[in-house]
Amino acid sequence: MTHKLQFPADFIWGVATSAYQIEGSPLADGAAPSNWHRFCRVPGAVLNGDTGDIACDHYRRWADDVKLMKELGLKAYRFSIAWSRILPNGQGKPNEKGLDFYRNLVDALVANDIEPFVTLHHWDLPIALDDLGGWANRDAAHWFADYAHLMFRTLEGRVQHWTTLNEPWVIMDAGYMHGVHPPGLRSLEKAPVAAHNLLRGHGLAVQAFRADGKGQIGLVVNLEPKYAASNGPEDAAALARAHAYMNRQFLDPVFLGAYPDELAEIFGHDWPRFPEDDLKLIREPIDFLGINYYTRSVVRSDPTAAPLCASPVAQTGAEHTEMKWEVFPAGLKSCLLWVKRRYGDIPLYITENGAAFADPEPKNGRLEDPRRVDYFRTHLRAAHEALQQGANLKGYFAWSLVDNFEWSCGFARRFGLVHVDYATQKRTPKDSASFYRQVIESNGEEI
Ligand SMILES: OC[C@H]1NNC[C@@H](O)[C@@H]1O
Repeated sequence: MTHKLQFPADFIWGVATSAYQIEGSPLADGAAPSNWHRFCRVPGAVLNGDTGDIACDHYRRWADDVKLMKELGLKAYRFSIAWSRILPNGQGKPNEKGLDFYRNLVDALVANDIEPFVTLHHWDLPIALDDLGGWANRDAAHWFADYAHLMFRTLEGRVQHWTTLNEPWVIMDAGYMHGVHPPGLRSLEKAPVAAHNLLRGHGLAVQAFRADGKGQIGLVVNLEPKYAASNGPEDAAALARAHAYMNRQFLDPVFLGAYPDELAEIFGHDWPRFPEDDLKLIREPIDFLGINYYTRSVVRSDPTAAPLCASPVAQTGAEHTEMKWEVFPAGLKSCLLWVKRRYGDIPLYITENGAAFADPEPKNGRLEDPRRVDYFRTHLRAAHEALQQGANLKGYFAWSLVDNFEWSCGFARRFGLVHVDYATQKRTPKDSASFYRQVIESNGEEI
């Protein structure tokens, strides 16, 4: 049953991808290896030993993929730039062929009336910078700002929507706390420092943008609303810690100029004293916030799970995706309204929302994925409810255009609106692509 939902006339409908997950050709035309190119080669780091060496071969098939986006009726395309194509050493002399790739991609998008939304950094750091300590090195903020400034100048006038970082929490938590992403560290000392330098880099890039960029700039965070397993005080305290660590750690400094108090409790003597000037820089005003939403978590107090001492409680009986994430559309609405309540009326985009399900193989050019259609339907309805309750929501980007490299899960998890046969690189739009095209054509009426 479809609902007649009215989205604002200027609502932006798009899809999202990221460079390392779709491009392939990681060393082509002067590009240098990234941290992910190297990390994939660590035995056991990625399921089935998958790498981004080919991925969706987008680096070579980009023109056809833009045609595919046009056929899907997309109005916007969120993608990231591979820093190691632009500055093979991470700093210094630009690689013109790397710049040309993104100039050509952006020109093709604009020629097809598809608005480019550019993410400057979606986790793939040049290994030269990783070898200098990566985000744990205080200089990383300046390396990033110089790279950002170069991209602002290169694409000036062609790109109106920029975001500095994608999900800095994942870079910190997976790369520096749990060692399951590069640089593969488990360091209570380095994790908060990396998080802080990511935010400093964000602030410096925003300053560089204000100096000579045109358009709008924002930040993309992943938010996961936390629910207490019980009404007891221990679980309430666990929820506060988990919420501060995942959802407030980056937004409080950016919008309120201070870290949550819970972080000092979580990191203990490893929690650094940051210079006041840093927090002033981090609070450089932005034009919009991107929110990536997938699921919620229910948490309980767990003294054995240091340093957070909060553990998730499985929601058996609820529907889950192949990522073992609970399908919980109400969490999207609560995220959007929480941001407005806590941080004010900043314009918001849902910059990622989608699901991996065990899709069947395409048959006669068609692939039925009813669970993904239903996931989008329920989450778009939740987004609309948030809009009706005052969320300043400007757009929605489905994750993802195509099946792609899902980091440590490799190619075993498929999020695409479009199926990719990795042996032939054949693209097959799934039923969810047809559903999304109808949503876009009707501006949300056909949900
Ligand atoms: O796990 C699905 C997505 N989540 N946000 C970041 C993306 O790179 C992931 O593929």
